[in-house]
Amino acid sequence: MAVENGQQNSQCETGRLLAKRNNKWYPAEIIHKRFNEECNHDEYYVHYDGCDRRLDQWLPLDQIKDNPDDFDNCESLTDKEAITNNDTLSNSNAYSNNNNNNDSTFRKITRNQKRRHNEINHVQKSFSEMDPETAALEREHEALTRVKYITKIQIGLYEIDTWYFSPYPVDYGKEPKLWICEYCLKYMRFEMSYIVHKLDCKCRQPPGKEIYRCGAISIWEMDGNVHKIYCQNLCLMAKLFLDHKTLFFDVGPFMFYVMCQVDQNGAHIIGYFSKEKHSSEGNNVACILTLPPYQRKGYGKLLIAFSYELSKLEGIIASPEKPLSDLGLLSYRSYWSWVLLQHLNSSYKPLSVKELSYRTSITETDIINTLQSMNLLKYWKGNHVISVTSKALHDLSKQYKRPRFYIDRTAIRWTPPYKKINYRYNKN
Ligand SMILES: CC(=O)SCCNC(=O)CCNC(=O)[C@H](O)C(C)(C)COP(=O)(O)OP(=O)(O)OC[C@H]1O[C@@H](n2cnc3c(N)ncnc32)[C@H](O)[C@@H]1OP(=O)(O)O
Repeated sequence: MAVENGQQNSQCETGRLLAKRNNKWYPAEIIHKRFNEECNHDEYYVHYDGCDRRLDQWLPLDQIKDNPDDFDNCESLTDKEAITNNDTLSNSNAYSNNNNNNDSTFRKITRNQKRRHNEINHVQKSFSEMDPETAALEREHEALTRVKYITKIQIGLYEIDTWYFSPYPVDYGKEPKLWICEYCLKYMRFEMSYIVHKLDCKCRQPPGKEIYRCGAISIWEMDGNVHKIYCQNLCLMAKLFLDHKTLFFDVGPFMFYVMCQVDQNGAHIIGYFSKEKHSSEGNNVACILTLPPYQRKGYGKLLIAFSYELSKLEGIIASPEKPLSDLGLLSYRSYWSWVLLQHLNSSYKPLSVKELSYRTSITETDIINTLQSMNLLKYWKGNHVISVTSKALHDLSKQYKRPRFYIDRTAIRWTPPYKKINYRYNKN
C-alpha cells in the first residue's frame, strides 16, 4: 500500500479489512492513503474484493474496519450489492437475484445461464490465466492507473462521479474535482475559472461538421488532426469512465463522432465514439462512451447503430475494437441480438451467417457469438448452421427490448472521407 501523507493507522495495517458501501460492510483492500485538506482528515482509497475498479473509492477511517471476527459473517461485494442501486450495473442483476447465488443453486444453473451470468458480471481472467505478455501489460496498466484522484467532474448541469483514473496534466490530475465546459471541453480546477469561462466561451456545439440531425439528436464529426485540442480533451474526459483505452494525446489517426442533444441553449454532449481512419483490424469503433447521466436511456445503442450505418456507407463489415468493457459487451450484445432477430424474423428464406453479415455489416465472428448466446446456432458437419423455429424467434423477440431510438438513414449527411477496401460487397 502506498501512503501519500502521514503515517498509516494501525487499524489498517493488515491490508485485509472491511469497507463500507451503501451502508454495508464488504471485504476490501487499501490501495492508497492521503490527507484530505478540506475535511482535515486522512482518507483511504479502497478496492472491494473481486469487483470492477470503478467501485473503488476514497473513504474516511470510520468507514473502514479490520476486526477479524467480522470477516466470517461478511460476504464479498461481487455479484451482490456491488451491482445494486446506484452502482453501475444496477439493473443487470436480475440473474443473480433470481438465483440467490448460493453454491447449490449455482451448480444447478445451465451452461447458458452461467454464460449470461459471466457476461453480466464480467468475469475477468486473472493474471495467471493470461499469456505472459498480456499479463505484464495488464500489471503495468494496473500499477499506473490504480488510484483515481479526480472523483467528480462538473459538466453542464451535471456533477458526475468518475469511475477510473485519467492522465490529466499534473496540476489537474490530483484535484478531487474538475469543471469541464460542456461545449469546448476545456477543463478547469476552480469553480471561479469555470464561471468566468462560461461567460467568455463562444462555443455552443462541438467543432467539426454536423453529419446527422433528427429531432433533438445531432451527431458531429471531427478529425483528430484538425480539432486536436477538443479531441484530446474528449479522450481525457472519456478515460474517467473507461478502464482500458489508452488513447489520449495522439488523436491524429482517429475520427470522432460526438452525439448531442440540442436545445435553445446549444448542443449538449451525450456521448461519442472514436474510430481509426485506417483500421488494419477492420474496426469501426475504437472507444465508445455515453456520459453516465445519459446511460441506460438507449443512446449507447444509438451510437452503435450509427457506427454500423457509417460502415454500410463505406461498404465494410466491421467490429468494435477489443477488448470490450463489461458494459460495452452488454450493449453490443443487446444491439447485435436485436438486429439479427429483426433480419431473421423478416426474411422469407433461411439466412446464412454470411448473408446476415453482408446485410448488417456485423462480422461473422460477432454474429456467431451472438447467435450462440441466443442458442440459435448449431455446429453441423464442420459448419455453423442457424437453427431457428418461429416460436424461438417469437420468444426471443419478446426478451430483447425494441431500441428506444433508431437512426433515420435519410438524415445522415456523410460520405466516407477516405478510401476503403470494399469488403462488404466482396461476398466471397
Ligand atoms: C469498444 C469499446 O469502447 S468498449 C468500452 C465501452 N464503453 C464503456 O465501457 C464506457 C462506460 N460505459 C458506457 O459509456 C455505456 O455504458 C455504454 C456506451 C457501454 C452503453 O451506453 P448506454 O447509453 O448505457 O447504452 P443503452 O442505454 O443503449 O443500453 C444498451 C444495453 O446494454 C445493456 N446495459 C447497458 N448498461 C447496462 C447496465 N448498467 N446494466 C445492465 N445492462 C446494461 C442493456 O442491455 C442495455 O439495453 P436495455 O436498456 O434496452 O436493456
